[in-house]
Amino acid sequence: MRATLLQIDVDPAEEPAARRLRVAALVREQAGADLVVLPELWPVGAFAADRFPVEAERLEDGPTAEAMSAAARDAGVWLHAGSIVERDPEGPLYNTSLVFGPDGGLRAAYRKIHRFGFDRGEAVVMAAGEEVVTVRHPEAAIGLATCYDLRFPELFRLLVDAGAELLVLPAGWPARRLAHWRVLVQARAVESQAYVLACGTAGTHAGVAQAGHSMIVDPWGEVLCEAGPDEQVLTADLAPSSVASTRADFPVLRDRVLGLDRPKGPSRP
Ligand SMILES: NC(=O)CCC(=O)C(=O)O
Repeated sequence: MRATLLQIDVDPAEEPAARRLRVAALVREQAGADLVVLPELWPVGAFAADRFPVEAERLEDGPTAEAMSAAARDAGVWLHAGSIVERDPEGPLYNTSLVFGPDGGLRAAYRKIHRFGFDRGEAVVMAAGEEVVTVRHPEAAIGLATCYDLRFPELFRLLVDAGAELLVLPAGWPARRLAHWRVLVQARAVESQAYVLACGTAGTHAGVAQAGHSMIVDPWGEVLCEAGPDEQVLTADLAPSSVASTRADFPVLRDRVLGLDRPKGPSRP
């Protein structure tokens, strides 16, 4: 299974509409890949929170959804189109990832559960998703998570329990915390015994330099490939059957103890 990550430069000098055209052309060049992945909020920039309300778009027929659906169909690829600022008809905004099949049909949408920013930015402008989402690709079951979700292993446990073999994580991760990114991406692969495809952005927007360093990590925790800081196309060949064989040969997940009670308080010496 050939997977390709498109680490996009999110330069504020490039308008979202122009970037959409450029990215759609890049997706069309990936014909032959089994899965193509884009980063988080690449049309607007993950830290450009002041732009979120104006760049918000509808899930089914917004400009990014329409452009990515057409690009997936033209290339004949499964496309994880990264995420958009979704404007829900009820009003709230969500950070929503979209997955298209090779016919251009929308196969899954995942609203980011953990919003970044503490009391600022995405954390106040966006609403939180509530649903854990997996999608069936012909080669493997895919679990969806987005950027800051990476810091919450309990979500990845739920994805593994739902059958995920590939964990796909679009991101807009800052260069300042590159060390966290590399460790956490590998940790999620090791503890889940699953592939992790983590696709970040390049460049600087809203004053935040992006890390790049998109990575594909295998179920043993080996880094199959890693990008540099700039815009880059990153490809690796995956063997989805190695998820089952890793879990069978080194059956850590079988040893989980479920239902542990929370500690009542600090233990006394
Ligand atoms: N867009 C994000 O979710 C950023 C997450 C981040 O910067 C961090 O976890 O650190």
